[in-house]
Amino acid sequence: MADTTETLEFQAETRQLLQLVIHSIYSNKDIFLRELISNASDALDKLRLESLTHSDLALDTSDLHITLEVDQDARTLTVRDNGIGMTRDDVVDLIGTIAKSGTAGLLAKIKEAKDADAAQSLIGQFGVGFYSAFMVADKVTLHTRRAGTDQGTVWESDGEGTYTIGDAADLPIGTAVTLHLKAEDSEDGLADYLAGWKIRQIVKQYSDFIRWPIRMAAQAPATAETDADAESGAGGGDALETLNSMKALWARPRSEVSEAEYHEFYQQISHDWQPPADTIHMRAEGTFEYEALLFLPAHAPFDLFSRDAKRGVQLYVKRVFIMDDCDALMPNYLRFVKGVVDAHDLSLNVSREILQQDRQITAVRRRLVKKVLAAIKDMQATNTDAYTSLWEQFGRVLKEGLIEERDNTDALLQLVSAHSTNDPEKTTTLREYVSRMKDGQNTIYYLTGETRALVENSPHMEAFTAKGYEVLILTDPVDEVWTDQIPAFDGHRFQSIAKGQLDLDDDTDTEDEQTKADKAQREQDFAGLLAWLQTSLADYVKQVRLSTRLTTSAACLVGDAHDLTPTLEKMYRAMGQELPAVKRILELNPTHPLVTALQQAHHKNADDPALAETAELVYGAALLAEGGDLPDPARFTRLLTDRLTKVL
Ligand SMILES: Nc1ncnc2c1ncn2[C@@H]1O[C@H](COP(=O)(O)OP(=O)(O)OP(=O)(O)O)[C@@H](O)[C@H]1O
Repeated sequence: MADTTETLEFQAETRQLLQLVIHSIYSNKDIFLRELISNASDALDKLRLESLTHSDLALDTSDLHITLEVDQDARTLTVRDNGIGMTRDDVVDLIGTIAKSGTAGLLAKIKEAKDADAAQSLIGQFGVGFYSAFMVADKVTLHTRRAGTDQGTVWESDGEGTYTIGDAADLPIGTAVTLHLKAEDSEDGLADYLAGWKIRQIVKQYSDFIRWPIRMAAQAPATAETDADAESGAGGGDALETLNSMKALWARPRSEVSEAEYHEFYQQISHDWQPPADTIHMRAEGTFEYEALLFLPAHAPFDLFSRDAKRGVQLYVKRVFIMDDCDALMPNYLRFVKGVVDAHDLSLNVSREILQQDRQITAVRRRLVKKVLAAIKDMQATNTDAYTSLWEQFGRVLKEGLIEERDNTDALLQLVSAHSTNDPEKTTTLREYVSRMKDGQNTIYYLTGETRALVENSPHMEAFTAKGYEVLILTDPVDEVWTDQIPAFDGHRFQSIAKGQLDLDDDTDTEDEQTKADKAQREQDFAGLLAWLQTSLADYVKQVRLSTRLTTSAACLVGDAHDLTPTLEKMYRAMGQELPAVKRILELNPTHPLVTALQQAHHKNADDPALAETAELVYGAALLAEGGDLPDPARFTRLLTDRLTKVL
């Protein structure tokens, strides 16, 4: 028989990731066992699911389990399962390559990470799974046979650049991962992973709730202060003990689950290094029974905004794992929520498409969303710091909910936290904003823009600052969109201060006859200039008018109530959408010396060519002041330089 063994190279990213894992990313090396057990458990889930959905395959699922085998002489620890196994191609694809999107970006971020903790948390999110074996082993051998096939495969590597892969005869179905352990080294965090007590301790700590029995020979070395049951070994004749309690955490009453157990479970499913910000554990009884255990992470994963970011909720049916990333259970704007939903009355054959149309699943989703939003609201009321930090991490995503659906608009608006002119540091909720509104103010004023500094210094702010009106400063791209779609909060209209005619309420009410007459006179005085400017700047603006929002600047640009904002226009263009140019409105400050001088110059000689250049400069300055891009920066600079030269 021909030798089927070949030596292959790890994919470049895999190699880099391996190096990071081996060299000090994980300070806690014990977790390698959790990762291998978790893979074994997934493999058992998959086999059970396949046996239920393909009964014709006659797969043996009578005693699905994981065994841990220690060989003191050879210094090996083997994690064996009788699960689904892998074909040779699977091994090359799954173990030799990282098919996950975003790997390159993640590696770059890890390299930039300031300290080991930051790097660890990044890599933790990614989940290095199998590779963590190389933290404790200088060689790893994997034997595997896919259920339903006759051919076994053996894979071996020292975690450096290459691995060997070959065929292996007479393997049982399932996978055995054998670690050739490095020597114990407490300084390097390497425990004696041949010691039975250590193995038991790790299993209890990290993998107690794994649904399948994790067995080890009862005579494994060292004393066993374990409450695990000893039982008779299935095939080998050795007494085996089961190390884990196997209780699905979500199926246990809340009062019986400790905080630490919740955290372990969370780590297991999320690969998040830090404990979750909140845990939601619920059970629904009645016509459609289910249990849900959901977690709100404390910090955002690296791929939160990547196009193919996954939703974090897994679906089980009566303890049988069905799918990861169950989009029917969580809307996109709650994609950061991690957890498990175990529904009792679904078919195991259920597909994503069926779930999307299932009325009961829709009802479950509605309930879960309400629960999550209520939990965040609760956090807002009881633990401001936790809420503030959660909002910092996920506020941008939660605000997508204001666009995605209408069912929870009010609940989401209650959660919105935004910067405002009220406080340079602290953010405000809309409720707090409303509580500070001036007498007679009925409108929530806001301004969107790219940064706080740009928004704060924008000319649009002037009258608001002068008159003491608070303005929300909205700088997330998503703010441009939801503010366009949501008309009001609690009866108070949202109004962009860069859009529409401004009518600062208190002014109009108290205006006396004299003021009204002055205004009318001013309109008349400026009518000629405004009409001329409108023609002269017709390529850039759709209207020129006098402003009530300016106190110190000469001019600013505003939009009509339903116009796209410049940022939104830019966003659409960046996404490749063809848009007609959105012309804006130029507003002039009639009390500014430049504007009054312009009016007089126009009155004297409307044909002076310098006048048109000044008009262009005024427009350009207004555009720059709000952080906009000049249509022709070179021309603007030339006009400005000429003008400066003349006055020097
Ligand atoms: N014991 C096993 N039996 C069958 N397949 C396995 C086993 N261990 C690993 N695999 C396969 O190899 C893949 C890669 O494993 P790895 O632990 O690196 O990542 P993962 O488990 O997919 O991701 P994560 O660790 O982030 O959950 C798994 O998805 C699985 O398909």
